[in-house]
Amino acid sequence: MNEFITEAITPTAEQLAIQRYPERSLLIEAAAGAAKTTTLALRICQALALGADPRGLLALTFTDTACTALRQALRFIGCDPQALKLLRIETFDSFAAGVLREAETLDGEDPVEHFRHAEQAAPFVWAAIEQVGANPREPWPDELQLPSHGSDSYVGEFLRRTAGVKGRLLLELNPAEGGRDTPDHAVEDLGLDYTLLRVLRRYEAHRIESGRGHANFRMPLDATYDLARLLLPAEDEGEDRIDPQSLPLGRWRGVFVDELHDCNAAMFTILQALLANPAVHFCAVGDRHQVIHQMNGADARFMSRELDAGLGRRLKRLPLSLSFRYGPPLARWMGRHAGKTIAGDAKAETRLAGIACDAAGLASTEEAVVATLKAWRSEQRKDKVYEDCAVLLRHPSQSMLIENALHRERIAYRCDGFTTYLLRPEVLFVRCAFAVASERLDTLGGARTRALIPAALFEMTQTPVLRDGDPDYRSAETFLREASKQAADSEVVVAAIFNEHIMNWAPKPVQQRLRRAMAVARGSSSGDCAFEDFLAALDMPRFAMDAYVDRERRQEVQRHMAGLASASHSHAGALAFFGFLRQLDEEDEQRLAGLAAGRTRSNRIHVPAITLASASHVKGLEFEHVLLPYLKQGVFPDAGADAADERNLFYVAATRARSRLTVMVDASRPSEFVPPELVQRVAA
Ligand SMILES: Nc1ncnc2c1ncn2[C@@H]1O[C@H](COP(=O)(O)OP(=O)(O)OP(=O)(O)O)[C@@H](O)[C@H]1O
Repeated sequence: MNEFITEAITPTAEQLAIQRYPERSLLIEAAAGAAKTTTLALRICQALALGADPRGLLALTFTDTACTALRQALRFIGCDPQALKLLRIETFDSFAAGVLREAETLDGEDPVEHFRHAEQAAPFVWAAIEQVGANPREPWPDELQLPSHGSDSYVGEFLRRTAGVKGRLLLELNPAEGGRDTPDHAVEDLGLDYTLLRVLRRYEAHRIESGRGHANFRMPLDATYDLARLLLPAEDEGEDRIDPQSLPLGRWRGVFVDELHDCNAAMFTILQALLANPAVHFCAVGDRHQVIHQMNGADARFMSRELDAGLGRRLKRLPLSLSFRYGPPLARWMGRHAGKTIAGDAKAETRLAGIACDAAGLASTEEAVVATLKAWRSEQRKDKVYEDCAVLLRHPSQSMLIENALHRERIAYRCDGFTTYLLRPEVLFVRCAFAVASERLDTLGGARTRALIPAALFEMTQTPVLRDGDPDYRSAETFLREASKQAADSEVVVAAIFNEHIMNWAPKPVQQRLRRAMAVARGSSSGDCAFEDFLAALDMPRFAMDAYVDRERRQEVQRHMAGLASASHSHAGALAFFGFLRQLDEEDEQRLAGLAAGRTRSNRIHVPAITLASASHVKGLEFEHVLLPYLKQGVFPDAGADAADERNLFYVAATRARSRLTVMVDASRPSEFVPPELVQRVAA
């Protein structure tokens, strides 16, 4: 018999049993680090060794990072590179978008626009709110509590909450009697407030053309929802919509799912369709303690016996008992944390350290991060790469102070899962305005930074990219693409866009604020000491209100401004700080050129810089040393988030570590997730 043989690891008997299992339906549930992804990769390679056509194999995950981790695991165990190129490894959402694209193109529809930002959907949300408010036939007008236009945070909150409604297929699986929304049905059957339900109905009517089922636009996860709805029985027999039988779902001979714990009802509906033919091979892996997307409807019940019933298959469950990634002390801690038994690999010496921070006499969290990184570097051993180290954050917005501290110490880092605050549009905008006002274009940053400035300027100032009758460009997109290229080549172009487009065509109040701020910057003899006055004259909260719909995002703009001001204090002013950033850009560009596609042992990403990432983003990855800062009660666990999600997220974050886990705990309000005996108080 043909058998796939890997030389990268010595598979255990459990792994071999999974690799060789002769039947078609298999489910593996095991702890973090217990080789689920690696073993799924072994099973895929075994299918190839037995003669499966790679074009008939589909691997689905829920995040791009999980796709990367699976691809890396396949490469690591020695999957044939040609076959690897032909395998489809995708997130559910991008797979669903592809299936719909194919069907919609065949149906003669234009490609659907895919939105990425809440701001793009905002006009449709406000239009829906207006229509709900103005509807003379509304049966329960007294039950409506509509937000006033532009109300802080409404659109962001609406999109967040309705993503869960769609992921759960809440409306489709719980139709109201007689098909009419009532406040009782909303609250009691759906757990939604009536207003949200009514606005969602109108919003969806904007998004989906009535009767035809074709979308006008999609936000992230809408493709999954739209495909799932098509696969459900039609609500209205006469409905003119794509025939589900015509969808290209039957071409797959093998379906593999990593991180099944993130499955929601919409994804499950797609999975059911993919597995409708009992001849299709299926293998899924997951860990119910890693469910962190309950907001989107992720539900561990899809790992339970309901999976068998829903798929009409008897799934064989095989174990993976040993976590290879980390040693017994972390395994014991995480076992207690998650309420299960986890066996750590006795050969893995994972050391745990806890540092109390942010109180009188103690180091700040940022100082502790820097000191830990320096100590780790100084004890660097041949078999441990210093840079294989990650600082994992509960919220991306926590990065700013750490980034500033890393800059001060010249510790190179890369951000994963979010953009460094220094490249966020508001920071680029302020940097550009200040550089132009101070006539210091040399502080605008390196080519990669400059390439991002034109779009940031238009976004922050709400300036129309093209004006009526502008003959030179076909679309705003082509203009911005060209502007970005030219800005990368020359800082003079950046200044020209600022002076000619923004200063002349921004809305009048924006122009006035800009002129006032420019005068403040120019009025100061050194230019530099005016940075905070310059920010005050710009009135950045106003810019944030105009550019963003989400309250958190608006607050973030403010925090970033404070971060810039504070960083410039540790240099000789803002211009000195911006000049320093340019120098870093240049070093970074050299490093990236050298790095190109620098790769990898197992599923670790090797880059000559430490990783700063959001904890949720690194699910599926691993690092030699993991630092978890800001462990404060109310922050992590986040007081405003789902308690089970928070517990699972901490488990995910802590189990990324191989040889060292360092937690930084707030001394006055320590996180409940950290056992007090682990934490040391070290004087600053
Ligand atoms: N037989 C083996 N011997 C030694 N190491 C192994 C073996 N199998 C897998 N590993 C290693 O164990 C580590 C964890 O594996 P993997 O990432 O597949 O776990 P996982 O269960 O998918 O983790 P997570 O749930 O965190 O995503 C990886 O470094 C992998 O290379």
